[in-house]
Amino acid sequence: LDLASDRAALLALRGVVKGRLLLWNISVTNPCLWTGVTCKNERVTELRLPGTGLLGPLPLGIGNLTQLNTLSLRSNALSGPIPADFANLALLQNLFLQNNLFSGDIPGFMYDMQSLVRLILANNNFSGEISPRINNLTRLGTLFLESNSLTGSIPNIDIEPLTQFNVSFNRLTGPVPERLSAQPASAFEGNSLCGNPLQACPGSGSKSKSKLSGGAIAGIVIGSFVGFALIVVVLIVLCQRRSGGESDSKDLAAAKRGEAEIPREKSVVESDSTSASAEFSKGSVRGGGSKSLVFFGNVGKMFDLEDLLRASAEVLGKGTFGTSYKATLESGTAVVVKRLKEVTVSEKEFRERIDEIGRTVHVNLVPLRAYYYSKEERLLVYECLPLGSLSALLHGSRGSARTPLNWETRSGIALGAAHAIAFLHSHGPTISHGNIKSSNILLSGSYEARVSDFGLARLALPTYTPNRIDGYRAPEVTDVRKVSQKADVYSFGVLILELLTGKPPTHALLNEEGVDLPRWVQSVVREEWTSEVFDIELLRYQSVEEEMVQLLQIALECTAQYPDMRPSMAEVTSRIEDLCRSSSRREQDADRVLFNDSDDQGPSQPSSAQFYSVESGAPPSSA
Ligand SMILES: Nc1ncnc2c1ncn2[C@@H]1O[C@H](COP(=O)(O)OP(=O)(O)OP(=O)(O)O)[C@@H](O)[C@H]1O
Repeated sequence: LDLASDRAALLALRGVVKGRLLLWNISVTNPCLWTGVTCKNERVTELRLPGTGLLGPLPLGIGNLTQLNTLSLRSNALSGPIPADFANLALLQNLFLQNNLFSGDIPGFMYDMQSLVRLILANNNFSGEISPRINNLTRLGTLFLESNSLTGSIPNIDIEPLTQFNVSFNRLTGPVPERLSAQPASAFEGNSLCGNPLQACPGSGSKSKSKLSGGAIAGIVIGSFVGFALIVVVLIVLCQRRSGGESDSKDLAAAKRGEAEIPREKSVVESDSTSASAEFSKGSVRGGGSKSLVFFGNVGKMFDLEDLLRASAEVLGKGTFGTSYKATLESGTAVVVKRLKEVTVSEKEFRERIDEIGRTVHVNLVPLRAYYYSKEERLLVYECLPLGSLSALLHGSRGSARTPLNWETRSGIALGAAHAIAFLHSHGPTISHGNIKSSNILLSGSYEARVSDFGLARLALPTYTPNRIDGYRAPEVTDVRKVSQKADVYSFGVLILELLTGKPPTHALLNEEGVDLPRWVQSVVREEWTSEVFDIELLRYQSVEEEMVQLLQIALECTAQYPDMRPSMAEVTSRIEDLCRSSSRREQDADRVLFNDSDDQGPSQPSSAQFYSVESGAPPSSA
């Protein structure tokens, strides 16, 4: 094994988990020059990739980095088990995997990684028990396992150097081992543990186990009865809710059918499908006769109209210009079909404009793959983005849980969207997007922003949906078909405020007085309570607070009342680029300061003040 095999291992990792590793300049042969990689004696010794948007399970290969002493992959979206070849990392002293989605047991081989000094697996989905073999790790100084789903009891840990320990918020049971009783209670809370520093275990302490008195027995009987009655009431309420829910979904299905029936009236072929979207296609597209899908780009014709008609489909949502459907072709490829409701231009003009949209290609724009035009039906076929829209991720949609997005991801999304809009604006002073909002910022598998719906404002008639647009619309805009570049800048500013505050900018949702998001943020900032505006999930990234405030400042300038006061998208993009660069440098530095371990003898303790200020955002207790 040598530097070439280390390079191959890093490339294998990059190929799978992507994220910001895609920014590595791999034309540079020496991997030691890639961001986050440190070498010594021509081998990789440190790999620090905190908060770099890494996604999915880790591939095999990291195990080939046999000289590694520090591996930091914290604050990403990595999932699945710890790969088996980590067993080869015999020199690994620091392993930081916290704030990810890792699952499975703490693998058995980990208890043989005897160089380990700091092991941090906190905030993942690890399950299973902590093996008593943990005592093999005789140099361990830090063991943070909090916020996982670990079960069983805490083994009788007796590791001399161990001073930093936390297993809170797991499913551990039984007594706290003697040796750990000097740890604070907070290190054990959120489990069913007992004994010092927690409450005494039942059965221990003074022998007060006398027979239960008659009163106590009566109390237990009454208590059990009341508890049972409560459960029955809760079940009844839940059942009622459920039947209410069913009627909601029936309403939804009916709404979809209503939507899909419009072309049916005009259709030549009657649909036999129960799927709403299948009706749209069979109903009217065939009525269009010989016309077929027109494809863009050099990807060639990946499917034809018949494939699209055969596809299984679901309604994604009703937008300003029509309804969007996700169609899964028989080949397994998914595309999004947007059915335009009312087109305001002639066929010739429509085709010309769509051609223009199809030719507008940028890594941060959703690619338009194809379109279909007939008198009855206009369909746009887009690439399907796996993670859906930013709006759904930030605010949760249709009951799906809200996804926490870290600072790196949010600032990366802001930068990607800015690039796309600046790119559009660079085509001429009259070219704008016209509909910048979080439901039009879609996300690739590695959380990169892709702006959708470009060009539609000039093609189709919007159906007025005040709540969804108003919050983003610049005050000077009176006709939604004529939105200037400076009005795009305003909408982009609102989008950034939404990313930073986690609040949706629609009047109705924000508050009852009709104060919009920019004005609310301005008023809080004026009162010098700037940090109050940030989304609670961002408060843990205190090392980059300066960059957060800078981004907030840019957003406030973008949302200036007068268009002339707003910066151009080109300027906005370069400022966001600068702050992303400095925040990523800062994260790397923080990682280095906190976890640098230059001596091989044992842990050099970071002060608790340092540790908490960056890792959890919680204030240092007394340090
Ligand atoms: N290419 C795509 N990939 C994945 N999801 C998409 C795609 N395009 C749209 N969607 C999803 O479908 C939903 C409906 O999209 P649509 O563009 O029709 O409406 P909208 O974005 O809410 O409003 P508007 O029409 O004003 O843009 C969006 O919320 C988005 O999550």
